[in-house]
Amino acid sequence: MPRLAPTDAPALACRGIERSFGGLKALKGVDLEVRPGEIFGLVGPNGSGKTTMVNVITGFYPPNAGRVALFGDDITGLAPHAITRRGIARTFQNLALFKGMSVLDNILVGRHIHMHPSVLGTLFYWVAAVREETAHRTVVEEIIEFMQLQEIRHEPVEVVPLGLQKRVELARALAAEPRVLILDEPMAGMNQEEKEYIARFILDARDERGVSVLVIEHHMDVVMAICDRVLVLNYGETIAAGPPAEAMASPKVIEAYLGHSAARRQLRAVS
Ligand SMILES: Nc1ncnc2c1ncn2[C@@H]1O[C@H](COP(=O)(O)OP(=O)(O)OP(=O)(O)O)[C@@H](O)[C@H]1O
Repeated sequence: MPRLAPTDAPALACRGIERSFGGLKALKGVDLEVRPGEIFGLVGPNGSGKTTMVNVITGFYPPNAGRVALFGDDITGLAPHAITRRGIARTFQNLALFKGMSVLDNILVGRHIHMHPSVLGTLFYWVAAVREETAHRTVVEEIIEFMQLQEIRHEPVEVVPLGLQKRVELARALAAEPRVLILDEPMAGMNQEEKEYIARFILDARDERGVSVLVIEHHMDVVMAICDRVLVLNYGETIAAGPPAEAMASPKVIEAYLGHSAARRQLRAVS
């Protein structure tokens, strides 16, 4: 893979991303740049292309045009597992946890990219295998503590309330020890207290674990509170970018949200 930028590279750089579904142009040449250590918000009305952008970055949908680079390395078109190995972890709009497994085991799944299983290795070097397993569990225990999930660590994940399941999914993403964390509506369906918890964990993940964060979020109060910069999409195009208060006050953004009553309420609540 060619290097797009040898030095001072952004954590994530997307240039001219286009993606269509049949005749529908979901992304029409979108540029997006997340700086190292930044919390970057991707916002816009329903159907504006936010999740499609994340799916392009994480390899779920190859773009029809444009390039994606991670700390200067071109990752365009790589498979999702290869992109995860390069250092991007994500959560999903609709929870993607493994029912029937405990909270702890779900988080342990996040370690799989760092595991090196081999039958022969386990047979002949079982001491090393045990040591590796212990190291993974140590990381997971540390994340359980960081995310304050100790009390539910042995619960089957499906019996845990939705707000905590979202927290487990974030913990699993952190267990991969990513360089870039992508969160698709991490606060959907949460009450105010749960939202505040998640906002705190996102800030702490950036400050204490050094991850750069790209977050899709409809709750504008949260976007204003935690994002350093935002990019606003509408019908697959960028209509504003910059510091949240500035971008969300732009006439184009207000106009775009006018047809979306729920989003309009959100905007009014923070203005
Ligand atoms: N797999 C797909 N097949 C066909 N059309 C799709 C597909 N994925 C997304 N789209 C369309 O692309 C457009 C952008 O969708 P996308 O889910 O990216 O928007 P969004 O901004 O994430 O919306 P929301 O806030 O509602 O999640 C929409 O018109 C959507 O219907």
